[in-house]
Amino acid sequence: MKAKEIRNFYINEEQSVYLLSHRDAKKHRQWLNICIKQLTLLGYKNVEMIGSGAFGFVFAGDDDNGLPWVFKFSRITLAQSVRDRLEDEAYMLSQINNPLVPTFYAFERIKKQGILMMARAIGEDLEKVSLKTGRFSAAQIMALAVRLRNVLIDLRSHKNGISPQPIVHGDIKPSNLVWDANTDALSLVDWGSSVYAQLDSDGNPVASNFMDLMSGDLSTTNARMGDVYFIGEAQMSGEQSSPRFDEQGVAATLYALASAQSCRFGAQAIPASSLGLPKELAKVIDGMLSKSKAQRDDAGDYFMRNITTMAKAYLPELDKKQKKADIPFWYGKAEQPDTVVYSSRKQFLRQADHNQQLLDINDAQLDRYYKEFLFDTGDTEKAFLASISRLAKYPVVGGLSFHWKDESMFVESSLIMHDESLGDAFSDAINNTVMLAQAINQKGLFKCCLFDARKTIQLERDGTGAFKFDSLPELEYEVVSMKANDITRPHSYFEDGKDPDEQLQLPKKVIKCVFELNQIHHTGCIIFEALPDRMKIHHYYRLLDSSKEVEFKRLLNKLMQYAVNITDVGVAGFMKLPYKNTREFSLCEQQQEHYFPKNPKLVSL
Ligand SMILES: Nc1ncnc2c1ncn2[C@@H]1O[C@H](COP(=O)(O)OP(=O)(O)OP(=O)(O)O)[C@@H](O)[C@H]1O
Repeated sequence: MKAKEIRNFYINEEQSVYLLSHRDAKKHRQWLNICIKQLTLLGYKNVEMIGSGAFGFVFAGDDDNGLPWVFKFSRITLAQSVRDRLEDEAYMLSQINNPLVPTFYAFERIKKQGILMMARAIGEDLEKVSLKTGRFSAAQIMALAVRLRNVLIDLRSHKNGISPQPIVHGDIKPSNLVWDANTDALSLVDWGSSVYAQLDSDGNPVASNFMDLMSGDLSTTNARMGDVYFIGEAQMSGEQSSPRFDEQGVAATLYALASAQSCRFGAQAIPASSLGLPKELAKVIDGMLSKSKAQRDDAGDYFMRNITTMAKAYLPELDKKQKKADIPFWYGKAEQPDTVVYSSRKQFLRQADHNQQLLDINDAQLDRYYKEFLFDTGDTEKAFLASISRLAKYPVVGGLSFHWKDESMFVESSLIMHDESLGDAFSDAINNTVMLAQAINQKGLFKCCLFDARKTIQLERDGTGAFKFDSLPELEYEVVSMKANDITRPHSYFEDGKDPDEQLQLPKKVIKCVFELNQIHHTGCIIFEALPDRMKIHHYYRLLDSSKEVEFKRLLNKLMQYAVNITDVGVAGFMKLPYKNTREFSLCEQQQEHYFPKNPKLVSL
């Protein structure tokens, strides 16, 4: 089927749709619907949006012959130079002929909107699988390692006529690997960072790059930025492109999936050698993730040469005990939340940004890096923050506070999960957060609130700055009755003084209300995000003493009455956790070694 003409439609910036203003949310939904309608008008059936990334939106639909197609659109909000890269992506994809890579169909440009069309890889991406299942088993990691190594061999041996012309994918990571559980088929998608390698894996110039050789221009890089959570140091610092980039992506992917994290940065605190993998495989992954280039390259060479032999090891699935989370959580019955996390990370990351010269704000990935991390921090701190973001990918509400002191780290928490089937995977996510926190060696405090974006109250301001509403919106709450002896346990009140991130001056009456609420046994959080044109009030409340419901409701109502008098702009919030008896953890720089048992028949995990 020939690619049919597509007319003028594009996609705006995506955010958690529940946090957009009513108008923007409507516009966003309209864009998505227009795209679906247009693709349907063109004759594609069962059109749906299947993914989105930093650069684009991805739709799927079936053609006349029932073959599944994918349509990738670049984000309209990105600079034109960045959006033009979709065409380069189309070109690189068209160069590859590998069973693990979706076939290229067409590239169309309508006005400024490029659309890349290709075969659909059936299945679910491995980041989503990892969020559902938690840590991958040793056998799964080994099997994936062999397949990825074979793709790397194929990319390295790409030729232009008879000249070697190795290709770099440049963005290998779990969310770019689509896996079909029914057929076990695996696909490597997203060729947006792909280039012809300038150097071979030994660091010698690739002969077919004759233009570079002739012009003597051997210093500039053609490398594209991949995902900063997964790429290696050489790619991050803009070195010339080489097949080593993809070795790094593969190592980071295997590590992230084996440990149930969403980045590579945890490897110092939670090394691959602590994850129950076969010793040889664990050592090779840790070597590839090492800070020393020589060690990385040696381990990479060893991986490429020996993984198929390593994969002959007998790796049965071991009997899993039910996982236990290091921080307790409870299951809630209410409707599944659309979780968003707010944290005090700016305060937490107080170091200077030494690498500003690397930042090219035109690049969407770096933009994200800059926005999310703000400062150049240590790897473990980055991994810790990424682990907090991972918690928010689960349907969970609640709060966490981490307090680092001389000898130990203290955690106060209140976490309510809304999907029991994700319990084990969520336990892995929590335990990673704790292990990473144990490895952080700086005194201080970190807090975060997880709330349901669907419940966020939004109030628009009129021309004078006053908020518009017909009737005063109500703060919702749940009532959970606790046992009488639980109620008498003391509980902590989390009002941590002036936070430098909280620039919003709350009216005194609002603060007084929060203090009065504190007399009633409950957990919850409330965050006021006052913008020039509107205010968002994020919140969740759980009343734990049902006998006080009338008073509780009255105070929440009063709180809203005073909140609508907020004139200032900025963010401020309160979080309340249930008990004073916090969990204490010793500090631990690195988790101890733990390998797959030599005699698996005798052991269960
Ligand atoms: N050919 C395909 N078949 C099936 N799913 C695909 C295909 N291409 C992309 N996807 C899905 O869409 C998601 C986003 O696509 P892609 O990674 O290409 O976009 P991106 O904007 O470049 O993302 P990133 O932020 O990861 O760079 C992928 O994670 C994957 O789940």
